[in-house]
Amino acid sequence: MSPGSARSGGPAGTGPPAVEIDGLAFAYPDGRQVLFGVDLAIARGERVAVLGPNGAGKTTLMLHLNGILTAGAGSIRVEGLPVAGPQLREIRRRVGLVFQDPDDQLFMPTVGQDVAFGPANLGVRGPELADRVAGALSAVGLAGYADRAPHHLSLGERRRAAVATVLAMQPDVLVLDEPSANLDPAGRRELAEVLGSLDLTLVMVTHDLPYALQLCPRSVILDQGVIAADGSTASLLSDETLMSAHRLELPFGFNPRHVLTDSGGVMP
Ligand SMILES: Nc1ncnc2c1ncn2[C@@H]1O[C@H](COP(=O)(O)OP(=O)(O)OP(=O)(O)O)[C@@H](O)[C@H]1O
Repeated sequence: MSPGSARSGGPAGTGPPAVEIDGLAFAYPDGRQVLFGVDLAIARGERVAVLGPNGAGKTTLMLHLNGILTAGAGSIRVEGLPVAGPQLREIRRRVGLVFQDPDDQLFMPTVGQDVAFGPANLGVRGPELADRVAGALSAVGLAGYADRAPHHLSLGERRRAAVATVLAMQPDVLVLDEPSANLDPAGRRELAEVLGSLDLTLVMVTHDLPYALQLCPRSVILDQGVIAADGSTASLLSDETLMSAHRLELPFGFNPRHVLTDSGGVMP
């Protein structure tokens, strides 16, 4: 199975949801309450953008999806497995997090060693490990980069390499924090092509509303630690009252009703 394909499969809507969050509340150790009862279900194969103003709690929510942060109240399940306790190792394989700064994920001398790091830690060796590395690099358009030093790559290439480190784990859910941040137009497009080609459940935290529209049919707006809206990305972005209530702004002249999606269709 290729690194970019959904492993436990099933079309959207069958079996348990890919992600099921019920009543999630969380406060940081300094006492700052950031999430106040988040409910969110994401079907297998869905692509969902998490939108919202600065400080809304988007990254905090994302860090709960593979147990980096632990729910203060409520629960999170990934494909029916609780994100807690003895399941955490399996959850961390199934849920791949891609951080905004690729240098958080690239720390080995070569790109190939970085991509091999996760599966090697799971005990994958030999030809299977080599296949995983080659498959993940190919899936992100970096075939032939295995021997390159990560710090010699462009930001766009490093971000795609960071995606490859996660794909090599054969995750079911890919979670990205601000994937298009600081990319030039070509880097942004190249990453969109990669993300659009993956057969995975995708959760993307972003302030880049056209990117959300291009890649994610569904969006949720998180504001002040609660889900304030949930619906089709085109309909949310077309609701001017909703947008201004949550400090969301489209680029000047951008019409969310007249955009081609990554699959080539016009948004409904
Ligand atoms: N380690 C921490 N300790 C205490 N408070 C924190 C910590 N990390 C984040 N916060 C606070 O939690 C709140 C939510 O932060 P978070 O990064 O989740 O928001 P966000 O929606 O991702 O914001 P942005 O769009 O600016 O990235 C902010 O007020 C932030 O200051």
